[in-house]
Formats: sequence, structure tokens, C-alpha cells
Amino acid sequence: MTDRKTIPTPATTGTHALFTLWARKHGIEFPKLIPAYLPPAGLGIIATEEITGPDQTRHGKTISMSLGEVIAFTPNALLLTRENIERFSPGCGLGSLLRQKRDDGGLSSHAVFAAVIAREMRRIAEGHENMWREWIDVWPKAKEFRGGMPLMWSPEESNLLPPSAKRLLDEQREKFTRDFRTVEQKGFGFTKQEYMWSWIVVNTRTLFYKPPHPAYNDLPREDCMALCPFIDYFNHSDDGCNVQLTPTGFTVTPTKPNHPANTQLFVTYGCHSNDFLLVEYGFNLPLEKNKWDEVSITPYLLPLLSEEHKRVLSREGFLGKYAFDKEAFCFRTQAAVRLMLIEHPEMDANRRKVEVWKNFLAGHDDGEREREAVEERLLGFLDALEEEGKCAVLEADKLQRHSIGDLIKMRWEQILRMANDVRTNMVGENGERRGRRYAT
Ligand SMILES: C[S@@+](CC[C@H](N)C(=O)[O-])C[C@H]1O[C@@H](n2cnc3c(N)ncnc32)[C@H](O)[C@@H]1O
Repeated sequence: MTDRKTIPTPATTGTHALFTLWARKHGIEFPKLIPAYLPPAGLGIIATEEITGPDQTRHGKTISMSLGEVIAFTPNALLLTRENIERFSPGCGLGSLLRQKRDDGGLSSHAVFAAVIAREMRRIAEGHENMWREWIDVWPKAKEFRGGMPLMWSPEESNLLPPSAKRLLDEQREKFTRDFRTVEQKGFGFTKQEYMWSWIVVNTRTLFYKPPHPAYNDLPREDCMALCPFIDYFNHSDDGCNVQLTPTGFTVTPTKPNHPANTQLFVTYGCHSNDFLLVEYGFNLPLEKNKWDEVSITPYLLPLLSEEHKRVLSREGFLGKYAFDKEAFCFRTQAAVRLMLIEHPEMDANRRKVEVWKNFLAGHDDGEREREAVEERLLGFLDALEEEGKCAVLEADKLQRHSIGDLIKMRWEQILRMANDVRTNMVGENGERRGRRYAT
């Protein structure tokens, strides 16, 4: 977690100084910015002087909008992309594998980027030169990743994560294992640790990249990626600057009217929950600083659905993605729980009840008749979550690596707070707040 009040220390010596010289020499522009140490976020970007963002000016009845200045620019030639991996890692022979379909032994962009990075680390250690060496030198070391990235934690540690985060971690681990195995099969003798480090570098530092190039037309979204020197120094906030791909390279422009000197500037990695940020990037934002935070309850709800329920929900587009945020359960959860009140929704005898359910989905029925029964079920999920959370917080305190224990506790405490707020927002039959009986 970072607080925007963290006092920044400009990174003007060592590898970061060499990198900024290299960056300017190769056409990266950042006239009013410098990298700075911003613990615990590692490095980040601060303004050296005031920056003007977009602004509205009123002239009589017309409002004109002035765009913010471009504060950073990285030219295309410096990106690590699918097009230039052979230039990044000469002789790696991986370019052709990117052009093959996955079923024919092709590899994902993520797998290949991680492989060329791991390969270049070895070659650099053997004395080979690399055009991007100064950039590679400023990436975090494995030890820095270990504290935050759950992929590197022991099972004892990761098992204490909330189910909502654990589910994301399981998916990520599957992806990593698949990529590692395929790269191994191609004859690269990387150790798991080596490959995991470079895989995490890619995971935490890529930008969405889809240039108007025919090779990208039918490419799956998850393969449209690039690593981008300098812009990968920016940390994330839910209201950060805009990153845009232009015909000549990536630009960063502010979204707020004004950024004072010596303050950190952020970009937005996406509309991500704190569970996602924790698993994919190794950090958490304070609740009030993440407008997209939510807690998935899919791991609790899905196992309770019968095959019949799943079929009906799937037909209506409501199977999966169940969550609550700081205020309430999402509509998808309402849809699933309301259907659960009909034991056999595919039976002819229940057709009328299913019609009523569909009317609720369409907004023609306010669902008031079933509200109490639905809320009872929802409170049950919160009870289960709370019980698991209280145990996990106690166990996290016993972990040897305190920084990991603290991260786990922080996420659980956020979830427990949100769960309590959601309860408090449920109003019972007599107008009393249903949350009170559970309030911590
Ligand atoms: C693209 S890099 C940003 C530069 C990075 N801080 C560094 O030291 O090189 C993304 C990583 O920065 C860190 N990070 C980004 N935003 C953060 C934030 N708001 N709070 C804490 N850490 C953050 C996380 O470790 C994340 O994996």
C-alpha cells in the first residue's frame, strides 16, 4: 500500500540515474518527471515542477476543454513487443513460436516475453551486451517480489488469503505452470525460480498494446501486450493519468487539472479490486482509495448451486461473478440467490415461480416478497466469510515473515469491514438494521 503522503526520495544515483540517461538518449521524454523511491511501493514517478492537466474554461455559454500536457513519451522502437523479441534477445528463435497457433505448439506473449527476459539475464551474466541493459537493471529483484507476490509465497502463507484472492491465485498459478512447462519443452533450461522472476516482471509491468497491424487483428486480448521503459515506473491509483498508444509510441497525460511539484503521479492499471491488485501486482490500496474494490463470493455460492440452477442461470447470463462491494451484493448475486429459493427451477410445476424470477431480473417485479429469505442467505455468506477471516487474521499473526502476515491481515480486515457495512445496509421487516446482530 502507498499513501500519497509518503515522502519521496528522488532516485538520482546508481542504476536509476544510468537508466534516466539511457532513456533520454534513446528518445524517451519526461521533461518534468523523475523516478523516486516511494516505500513501500518501490520506485514511482514524481513531478519536478507543477504539471497542468485538462481544464474547462467557460466563455459565455460555451465551455472549452484544454487537454493536459503530455508528461511522458516512450517511442515504439524501445518497447518490448511481439515484433521485436528477436532484437531484444538475438538468436532466441522464439519469434516463430509466437506466430504459431497455441494448439500447434505456439506460446502466449507472456510466456515468450518471460523466456526472452530470463535468457537475456543469463547472457548478460555471461558478459553479452543488451541494448536494453540499463532498463533491465532497474527492475525489482526476486527478493523484492517475494514480500508482495503471493505466487512466491509458501502454501502456509497463501492458504491464509481470503477465498476471493485464493481463487485468482489458483488461476494465476495454473497459467504460470502452463507457460513454464511449454517453455521447458522448447528446450530452455531455466530453473523455476529464474523463470518465475521474469514471468512476474512481465505480469507486473506490461501495458495493453494493440497497434493497427494485421498481425494483431485476431489476437486474443491477453496476448496484446508490451513492456514499456520509463512508463513502467508509474505506480497505480484508481484515478491516475491516461496512458495511450499513439502511432509513434506510448504517451502519458494527466487527468486532473493540477499536480504540484514533488508529488507522485500515478497511472491506472485497470478497474481492479484489491484482491486482484494483491495477486497480480503484490499490493493493496486503502479501501477509501479504491473505488473498484469488491469481494467475490463465487467460491461460497457456486458450490451451493445445483446443476439445474447452473443451467438456468447460464441461459439467462447470470452464472458466476458473484460479489459484494462497500455497500451491497451485486445484482448477479441477487439473481442466483433468488433462483436458489426455487428448488427445481426446470420442473414444469415451477414454471410460474421462474417467470416471477425472470420478471425480477427484467425489473418488472421489485422482489419484495422474497427479500427476507434472500437476505437470510446473504447473511449466511457473510457469517461464513467472517468466521474464516477471524481465524485467518490470528494465523497470519503467527507467520514468520511479518510483512506477508501484515498484507494478509490488511486484506482480511478490509473484507470484514466491507461485510459489516453491507450487513448494516440491509433493513429488516420492522425497519431495523439487520447488521446489528452481527456487528463486530
Ligand atoms: C509497473 S510497476 C511500478 C514501478 C514499481 N513500483 C518499481 O519499483 O519498479 C508495478 C509495481 O509497483 C508496485 N505498485 C504499483 N502501484 C502501487 C501502489 N499504489 N502501492 C504500492 N505499490 C504499488 C507494485 O509492486 C507493482 O507490482
